[in-house]
Amino acid sequence: DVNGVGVLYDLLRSPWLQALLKVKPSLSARPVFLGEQYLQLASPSLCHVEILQIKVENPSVPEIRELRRLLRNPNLKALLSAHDTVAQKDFEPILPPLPDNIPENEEAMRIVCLVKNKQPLGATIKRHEITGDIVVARVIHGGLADRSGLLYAGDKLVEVNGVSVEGLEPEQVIHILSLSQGTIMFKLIPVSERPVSNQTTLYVRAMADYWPLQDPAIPCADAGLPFKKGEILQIVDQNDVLWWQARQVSDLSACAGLIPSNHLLKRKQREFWWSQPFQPHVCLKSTICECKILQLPVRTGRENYFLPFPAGFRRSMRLCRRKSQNSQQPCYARCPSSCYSAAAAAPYEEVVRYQRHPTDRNRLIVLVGPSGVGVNELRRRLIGMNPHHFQSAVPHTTRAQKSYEENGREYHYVSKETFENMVYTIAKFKGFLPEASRKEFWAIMDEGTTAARATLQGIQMARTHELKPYIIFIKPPSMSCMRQSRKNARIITDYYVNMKFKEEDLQEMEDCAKKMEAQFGQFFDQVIVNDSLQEACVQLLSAVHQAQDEPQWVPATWICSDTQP
Ligand SMILES: Nc1ncnc2c1ncn2[C@@H]1O[C@H](COP(=O)(O)OP(=O)(O)OP(=O)(O)O)[C@@H](O)[C@H]1O
Repeated sequence: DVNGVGVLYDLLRSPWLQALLKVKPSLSARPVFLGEQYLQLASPSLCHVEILQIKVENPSVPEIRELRRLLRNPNLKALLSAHDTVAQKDFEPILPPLPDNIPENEEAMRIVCLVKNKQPLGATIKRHEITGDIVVARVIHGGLADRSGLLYAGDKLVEVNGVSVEGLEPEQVIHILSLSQGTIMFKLIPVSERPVSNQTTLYVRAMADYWPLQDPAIPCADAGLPFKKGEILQIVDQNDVLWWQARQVSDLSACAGLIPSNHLLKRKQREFWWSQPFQPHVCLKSTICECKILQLPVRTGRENYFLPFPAGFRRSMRLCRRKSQNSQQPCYARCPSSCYSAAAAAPYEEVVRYQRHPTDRNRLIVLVGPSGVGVNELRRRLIGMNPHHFQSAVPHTTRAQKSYEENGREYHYVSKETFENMVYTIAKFKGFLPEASRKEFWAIMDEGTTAARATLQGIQMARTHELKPYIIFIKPPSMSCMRQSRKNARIITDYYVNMKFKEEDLQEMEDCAKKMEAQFGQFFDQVIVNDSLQEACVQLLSAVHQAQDEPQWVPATWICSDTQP
C-alpha cells in the first residue's frame, strides 16, 4: 500500500465514479452544453484517461443538475488532485551501480537488487534434492515477485551480497538476508525453461478448516493460507500436485497463499480419521521439508532488484489431541457414517456465482437450528409480515412430535428416511415445485442431541440443483444474552406446558448449536444469531431476499445440471 494506493483503488472502483464514466457516452450521443469545464477522468485500470468537455446551458434539466453535483463532489476533486500528484512523481528507486568485476559468463547470470521493506516477496527457496543448489522453490501468485516478473521457480541462487551460497542451508541464506540492511544484491542463474502456466481460475467452497501454522507438512508455513469451512476460495495455481495457491474471495487483492491440494487434504482427513479418536481438522506429521520464505521485492529500474526480509524459522509443531480422550467414545463408535463420509467427502466443492432469474422458481429456504432456538417463531413472524409472499405451508421436521403438538399443525413429523425421500422426490419430479415457485418454500431441520447423522444427510440430500436450497443457520446467542432475552420466553415440553427456559435448556441449545456448526457449518449460506427476535426477523427477511434476488455462490454442479437436457 504505497501512499494510500488501496484508498485510491477503492475510489476508482466506487459506483458513483463508474456512473460518472458512463455519463460520457450518453452526453456525446445527445449533445448537452453545460458551460466551460474540463474534466480528466482516470479509469480504474489507470490505462486510459478520458477528457470530458462539458458546457452548462440548461441547469434546470435534472440530469445536468445531477452531473454538476457529481463534478463538484469533493471526492472527485480529491481524486483528480491525487492523480496529478501521482503522475508527476518519480517512483523509481535509486539503484546502486552495477559491480565492475562482472564475470565473462555474465549473460547466464541475473543480478537482482532488493530494497528492504515490510512487504513479503512472495517466493520460497529450497535445496535442490539432486544438485544441492539453493533454488527458488515457488513464486506466490499476486505477490511482489510474481507481479514484478523478476523471479521464477527454478532460478538458482549463486550469491547474496557477494557471499556465495554454495554449501549453505536455506536457513543460513535466510539468516544472511535477515542481517542485511538497506539494499541487498543477489546473483542468480535463471531457470532454463520457465514453467508455462495455463491455469484457469477456479472458485471453491472449503469443506474443512485448515491452519497452516499447525501443519508441519506445509513446505512454508509463512506462505500458507488459513481458511475455515464454508469460506469461498479462489484457486489460482494448481501446478503443484500437493500444494495449490489460493486466496480468499473476500480479499482478492491480497497475495495468494499455499493450501493443500484436493488429494492432499483428503488424504490428511482420511489419515486423521483413522489415527485420531475424535478431533476434526488436525494436521498430520510429515517429513516433507522444503523452504523458507524470501520476502520483500521492490520493483526497480533496468535491473531485476528485490529485497529479502527475514522469515521466521519453522515453528515447532505438536499434534492437537482431544484432552479427555478416555472419556470419549471413538468417533467410529458414535457416528460411523457421518464422520467417515465427512472425511471421505471432497474437501473443496467447486462453486459458481448464481443469480436467480426472475422467472426461475424460488430457491428453497432451509432453516436449521437446535430445538428451541426460535426457528419456528421466526418463520411464523416472517409469514405474518407478508402472508401473500411467504407460503404458510406447515413445514416438515425430522424431530419427534411433542405431546401437545398435532401432526400437520406445527409440523409434519416425518422420519429421517421419509424426509430424505421427500427431498429426493421433490428434486426428481420437477412438477412439484411450480405451485410453490411463486412463494418461498420452506424446510426446517431441527437438531436433537442424537440426530446428527441423519440431519447431515438430510442437508446433503436437499442440496440439489432442483431446489437450490439456501441454508440459514439460526444460532443461539451467548449464554448470558440468552438468559436475558429468554427471561420471559416459554418452552413447551412433553411434560410441561409454558415452562420457563432452565439453565440446562440453554446449555443444551448452545452445545447443540456448536455441534451443528462443527458438522454442517460448511453448508450454511448464512448464520443469524437469534438474540433480539425483532432484529433476527429483519435479518431473516433480508437473507430470504438476498437468496432469491442477489448473486450467490452455489455448487457448480447445480448450474451444469441446469444446462443438461
Ligand atoms: N429471540 C428470542 N427472544 C425471546 N424469546 C424467543 C426468541 N426466539 C424464540 N423465542 C421463544 O422461544 C420459544 C421456542 O421458540 P420456537 O418454538 O420457535 O423454537 P424452535 O426452534 O422452533 O424449536 P422446536 O423445533 O422445538 O419447535 C418460543 O416461546 C419463542 O417465542
